[in-house]
Amino acid sequence: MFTLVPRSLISRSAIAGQKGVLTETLRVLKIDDTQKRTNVTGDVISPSQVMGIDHLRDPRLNKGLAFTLEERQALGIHGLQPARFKSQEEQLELCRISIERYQEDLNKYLYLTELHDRNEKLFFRLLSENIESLMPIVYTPTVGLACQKFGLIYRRPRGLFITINDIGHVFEVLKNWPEPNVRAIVVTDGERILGLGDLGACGMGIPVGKLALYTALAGIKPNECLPIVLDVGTNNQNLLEDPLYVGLRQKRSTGKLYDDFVDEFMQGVVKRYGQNTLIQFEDFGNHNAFRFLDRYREQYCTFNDDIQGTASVAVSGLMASTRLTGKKLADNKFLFLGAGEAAIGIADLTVKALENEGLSLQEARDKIWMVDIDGLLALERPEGGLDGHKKFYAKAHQPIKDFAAIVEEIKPSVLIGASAAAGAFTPTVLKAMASFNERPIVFALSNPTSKAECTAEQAYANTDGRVIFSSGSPFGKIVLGDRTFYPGQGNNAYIFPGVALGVLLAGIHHINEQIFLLASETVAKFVTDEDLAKGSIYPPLSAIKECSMSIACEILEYAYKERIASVYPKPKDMRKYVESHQYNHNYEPSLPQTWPWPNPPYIKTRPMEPTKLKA
Ligand SMILES: NC(=O)C1=CN([C@@H]2O[C@H](COP(=O)(O)OP(=O)(O)OC[C@H]3O[C@@H](n4cnc5c(N)ncnc54)[C@H](OP(=O)(O)O)[C@@H]3O)[C@@H](O)[C@H]2O)C=CC1
Ligand SMILES: CC(=O)C(=O)O
Ligand SMILES: [Mg+2]
Repeated sequence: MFTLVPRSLISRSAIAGQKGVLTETLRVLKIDDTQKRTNVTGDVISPSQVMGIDHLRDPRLNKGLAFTLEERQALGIHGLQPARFKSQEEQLELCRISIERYQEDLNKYLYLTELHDRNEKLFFRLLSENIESLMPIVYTPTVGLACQKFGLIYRRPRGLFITINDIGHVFEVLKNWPEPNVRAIVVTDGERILGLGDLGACGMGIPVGKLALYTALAGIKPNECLPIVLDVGTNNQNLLEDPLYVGLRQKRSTGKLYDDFVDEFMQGVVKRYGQNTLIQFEDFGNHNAFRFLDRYREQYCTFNDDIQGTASVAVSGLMASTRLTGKKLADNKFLFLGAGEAAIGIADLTVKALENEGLSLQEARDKIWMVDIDGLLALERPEGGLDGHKKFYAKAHQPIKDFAAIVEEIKPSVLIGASAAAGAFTPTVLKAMASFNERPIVFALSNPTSKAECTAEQAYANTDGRVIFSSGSPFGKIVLGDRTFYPGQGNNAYIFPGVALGVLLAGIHHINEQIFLLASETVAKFVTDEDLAKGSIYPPLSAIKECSMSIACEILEYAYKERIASVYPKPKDMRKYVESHQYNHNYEPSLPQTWPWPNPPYIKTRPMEPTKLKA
């Protein structure tokens, strides 16, 4: 049942630096002929105790050179790696040096993907401890480029691809996912990837990136997260003709077939993982996003991040901005460029926030003006197209198409872009905002950076630095004369990880709007006077993990108060309860705690002094 490893195999060099004393021949675990894994006394051990080279190849188990000599011996990986022992901190330093060596962000993305595939704990610790520098790589803007180049850079599978051809067998495909305890799914059909349009199956980068943030920002365990693409084809002609395209090479399925497929997917998830599985809809086309939210929100544990998560982060920014303007939210006039998922979501939640300030529903809606591709949402406009929630914001006003003219006419105090119309906030528009507002509020929320309605530099330069600005993708610091500004990132990443954590831990079945308003208030409270003075209406990215924790705790308190929690008994200390369920990205011992080796252990080891690496 076990193999005796001769002393000769344990060379001096192998233990150099570890200065252990070998007192006896080592015994290592082996897989026996029946493939059952056994320990030295012949007991069958957990299948997770993967042995030999497979242990190194499993990213969830692999610790690279951080395996101790005892672990290397016991796991049958002794000799499969160089002799050197490294701490996780030393490995992190090497990762940082390696990343800095890459000039192009896409190469940094590929390095991180490879690390994720190789050593999960190291990847998540690196990401979680370097949010400011690495979030723009695993998330917007670089993830957009990674999706555009998906066919070229695709190496190893990550996530589940369910195609329209699997209809009738979606559950069987879900069963192929190797993890039994999935709690959260991020799903896209790739039709509206950031502001880049229809990228079909190449959209997988988005669920992968969002779920990386679930773990890095909220500590949701990676094995509990499942990224999914519903591949129903693509209407992107370039992709259909691209020999590198990896998805179904056909036009998008629509109508009943498409709806039946998504229905079957939702049912399949519940059958496989239970009804409390959180399903986050991401980057669906506008015409499907609202429909599915309406259809599923009372049936499943689900939310649409582009509608609700974005709303929450934008309203949070509006709340924080009141501290700079000295106005109430209700003192503002809001103008949106875009009347889609993000814009309508923000408008609807702003209405709720205004109602909380005492306005009636109609009074609140009257304060919000919107512009879509056909111009101002005006009741009498010849193009019509005022369907869905657009009709609530359409005004009895003459139709106007020219955006700068609309801004001049409406004179908003808040201008929010969620249109993917790059550069639409021209210097003329920004100067106009500065002419009728002491502190104009301008959010250019479209992603990735190339789609932003204006850059941070343009916003500050055209408003004498008086603008209260935020953007969907990050901009660096802006220097204007002797002043320096650090604009915040108005991105739903401040919201969805914490919401998911709170919802999962409370066992909330249906996610109501109040939860997103609660998240807005929580993030706004995190903004310090120092942040505001620096020009940011969001907390720094370095505080985003703490934000996620607070959002989760607030949601838990709310869920028990409103009797929508389903996990009992109610935890006494919410924070401790949350912490006890979070992922630990630090290495842990690789040998079972109830190790049946004689005491004292065969190898005595001493921790090595960390070695300083040179770049
Ligand atoms: N910062 C963040 O956290 C988030 C940012 N976003 C970003 O917001 C952008 C929009 O996303 P989403 O709302 O989901 O997309 P949608 O397709 O749902 O909406 C886009 C809206 O913009 C309008 N529009 C498009 N082009 C123009 C134009 N030239 N002039 C005026 N209006 C225009 C469309 O008009 P019509 O209705 O007539 O088609 C539509 O109302 C994307 O870039 C996305 O990345 C999205 C979610 C989160
Ligand atoms: C951030 C995000 O969800 C989007 O741009 O779609
Ligand atoms: Mg999105």
